[in-house]
Amino acid sequence: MVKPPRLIAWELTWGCNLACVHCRGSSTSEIPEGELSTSEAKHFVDEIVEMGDPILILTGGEPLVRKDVYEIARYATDKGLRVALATNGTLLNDGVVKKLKDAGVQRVSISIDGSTAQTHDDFRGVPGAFESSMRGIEYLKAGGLGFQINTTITKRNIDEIPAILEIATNIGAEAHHIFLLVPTGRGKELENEEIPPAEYERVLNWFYDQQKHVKIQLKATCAPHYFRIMRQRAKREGTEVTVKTHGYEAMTRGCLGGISFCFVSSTGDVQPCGYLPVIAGNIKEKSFKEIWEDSVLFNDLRDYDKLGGKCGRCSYKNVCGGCRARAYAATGDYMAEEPYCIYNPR
Ligand code: HEM
Ligand SMILES: C[C@H]1O[C@@H](n2cnc3c(N)ncnc32)[C@H](O)[C@@H]1O
Ligand code: MET
Ligand code: SF4
Repeated sequence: MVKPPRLIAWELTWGCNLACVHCRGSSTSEIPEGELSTSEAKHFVDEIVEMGDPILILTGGEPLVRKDVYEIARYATDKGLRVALATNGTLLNDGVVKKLKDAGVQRVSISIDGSTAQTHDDFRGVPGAFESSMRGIEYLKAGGLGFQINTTITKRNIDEIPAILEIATNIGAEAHHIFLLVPTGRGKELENEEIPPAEYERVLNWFYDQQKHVKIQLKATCAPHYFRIMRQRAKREGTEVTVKTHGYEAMTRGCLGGISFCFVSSTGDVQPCGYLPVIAGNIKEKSFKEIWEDSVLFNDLRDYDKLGGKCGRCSYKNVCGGCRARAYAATGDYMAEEPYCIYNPR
């Protein structure tokens, strides 16, 4: 029996008011044809609920440019799903926050990619974005809606990560989630802005140390090797990774794409994640359940014995698995080895 997804990121619309240099969706202000209608969106929620009760992340593009975002969030909340919203934060105001709260949205993520307006705005392609996002956060706080900060790490902002974490802590974020640049969408043009593998190792070790004393929740997404590093560090410290010592992170694994997580595009394509442009099926053509359970793509990803190169030989493959999107971007084969890992399995 295939377990249902625990987390679904749903691109409500591809359209966006910003033009970030790294955007995996290459989003612009245009709205493409064929995005799910309100009733198709509700039907999708029904399909999700028939299978399980995952966390549903409403993302984009910029989900707040879609007028029925509240109606969809309300519908999913009423059906028992925990709904989160991923936004760039620039379109938040009193009224929007109130409507999100009324729709039952439980947490909002705001992307902050620099500790200064200059770095953030350069990243996000629009002057004033930093100020607008920070103002957005104030509206969330005033409205009593919990939020987390999402940061994508590249060579441009690597030195600012400690400062962004400090901002996140000072402004009252519940969590700071880091994403490591995946060279896909517009991010492909930033290829030599990915931090090199040795730098990944350094940042993830730093992250491990921070976990021990920062008060907010930290999570490294799109950095599956963190789950290896965590075990190597624990071993050196004479402990093991257990829920007691390492909390939630002990129960999960590196890449969850196709295993307990998936991404659904604005036109209904189901993908392992938003960074891996390979399609398992489209919900307008097939049931979500059938796509999730039967697609060759998802079944490949669930079979760690199919991993190629050094990921296939690695004793950490059950807890890491490498970034399938980065492997695909580098080779065209989503089961190939993760290109940004310095570990050499024996
Ligand atoms: C404990 C709960 C959570 C877990 C385990 C989790 C885990 C994940 C995972 C595995 C991914 C996919 C990354 C990949 O494909 O490798 C992801 C993506 C993401 N998460 Fe979380 N997440 C959690 C909570 C949240 C919350 C509460 C928010 C927002 C309020 C959020 C925002 C996002 C966003 C925006 C993405 C990227 C989706 C996209 O646009 O492609 N996450 N998360
Ligand atoms: C959901 C989060 O994903 C980030 N994001 C957008 N494009 C990419 C990419 N190519 N690589 C990594 N993260 C990305 C956004 O900046 C947001 O914070
Ligand atoms: N636009 C939102 C953000 O910047 C969510 C999706 S990003 C691909 O966080
Ligand atoms: S990363 Fe998010 S805010 Fe930036 S262009 Fe893409 S969808 Fe818009």
